[in-house]
Formats: sequence, C-alpha cells, structure tokens
Amino acid sequence: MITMKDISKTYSNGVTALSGINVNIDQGEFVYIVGPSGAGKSSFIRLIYREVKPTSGQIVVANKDLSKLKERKVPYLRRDIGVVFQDFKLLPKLTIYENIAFAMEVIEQSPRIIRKRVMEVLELVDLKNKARSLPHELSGGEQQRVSIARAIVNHPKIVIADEPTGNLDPDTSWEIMRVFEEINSRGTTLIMATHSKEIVNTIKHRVIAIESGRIVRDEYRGEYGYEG
Ligand SMILES: Nc1ncnc2c1ncn2[C@@H]1O[C@H](COP(=O)(O)OP(=O)(O)OP(=O)(O)O)[C@@H](O)[C@H]1O
Repeated sequence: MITMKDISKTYSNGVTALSGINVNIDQGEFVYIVGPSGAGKSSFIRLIYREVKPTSGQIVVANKDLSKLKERKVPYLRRDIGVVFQDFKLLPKLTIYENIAFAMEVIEQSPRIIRKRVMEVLELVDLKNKARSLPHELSGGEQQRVSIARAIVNHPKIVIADEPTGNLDPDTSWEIMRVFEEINSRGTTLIMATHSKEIVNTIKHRVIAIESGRIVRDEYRGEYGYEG
C-alpha cells in the first residue's frame, strides 16, 4: 500500500528532515509514528499525501509512484487518502453537514449519494444530531470526529492523522481512538503520528520510531518508548 525506498527530504533552508527511510506498510495496517519533537514525523506523513516531495528516493502509495506523478494527477491520489489534522481544519461558516458534503461535491458526486453517505458517516462518529450546527458550536472532540467523518466520506484506502489528539483531553482522545479503531477494523490503513504514550502503550499496533530523520525502531505491537 505504501512503500518508501531510500527516501530523503531536505527542505530549501538546508534542514534534512528525513534520510535513508525504507519502509513498507500493507493494506489494513495500523501504524503509529512516534519520536521526539522535530524528528521528522510530520515530514514522513506529508510525503504520503504528497504535501511534500522527497529530495531523493522512491515512494509508492496506492500503486502510484509519487516521484512520477504529474501535478494534475495529485487530486486522484488524494481520493485514496483521508487526512486528519491536530487543529481539525473545518470550514467555520459551513454547517457540520456541509463541511462533510463539500468533500464529496468537489469530486462531483450526485446529491442523492452525498446525502446518504454524509448521514452514514455522521452516524459512525455519533454526530447525527449536530448536522445543522456550526463548527464553533461543537466541543474539540466533536469537531475532531467531524474531521474524521470528512476524511473517510469518500472511502479512502488510507487515513493519515498527524497528532489527532494533540489538542484534546484524555477522555476525548479515547473517543477519537475508538473511531479510528472502527475505521481500521473495516480494512482502512491507518497511519497516526502521536506523542501520546498512553494511547500507543494501551491500544497496541505497529510502532515506527523516527529520531533525527531516521527510522530507529519498527515493531509490531510495539511500545511508545519515550518518557512523557
Ligand atoms: N516546511 C519546512 N521548511 C523547512 N524546514 C522544515 C519544514 N518542515 C519541517 N522542517 C524541519 O524539519 C525537521 C523535522 O520536522 P517535522 O515537522 O517533520 O518533525 P516532527 O517530528 O513532526 O515534529 P513535532 O513532533 O514537533 O511535530 C525539523 O527540524 C523542522 O524544523
């Protein structure tokens, strides 16, 4: 599903965020990306949905070689990938329903299919009763569940989450994890960068640890491995 071969990334300011990255992630896996601040976790994640391009090496995502992918084909790659951010990134003037529907409108789905699917994902994240609310009327945890609903509405093969619980309290974080577990159990590959020792050590999955731009550990059912 995702293969990186000898990937390195040096930004234009000369900072090398990643080097010598070799990794293979299969369909249906759940992978935590852990490591100290500045280690390269976000850079790793951004490579997958081609928010950044590697300086060297090969990366294949959902059978697409990203080094060869033309700019105009990037939207097709993004259909295979749902992205969840720490700060939700909901559109403030649109209702919850409209925020999610928007992701389907841009790929020109019919109104009938949109209506059915949006209600389906709202049900999955248990927010049907908030469909007409605006984002600011929801709690942080609810807003994050909306952003997860939006990420999965087009049935992506991969969901990527960069610090999705970073702005949430522990109870709310567990709710978010329950939703991710449900999505992953239906066969979606899940990749999540996190600083949460509790989550990684409680809900066991593969752990890829990055330090100073290199993979230093890759374990199935691994531990967080850092303090704090
Ligand atoms: N767009 C950019 N331009 C220049 N340097 C960058 C850019 N993005 C990240 N970096 C640098 O690359 C290195 C890795 O950053 P990255 O954000 O990938 O780390 P991280 O592990 O996600 O950190 P954190 O846990 O703090 O989010 C850091 O030194 C950072 O300053």
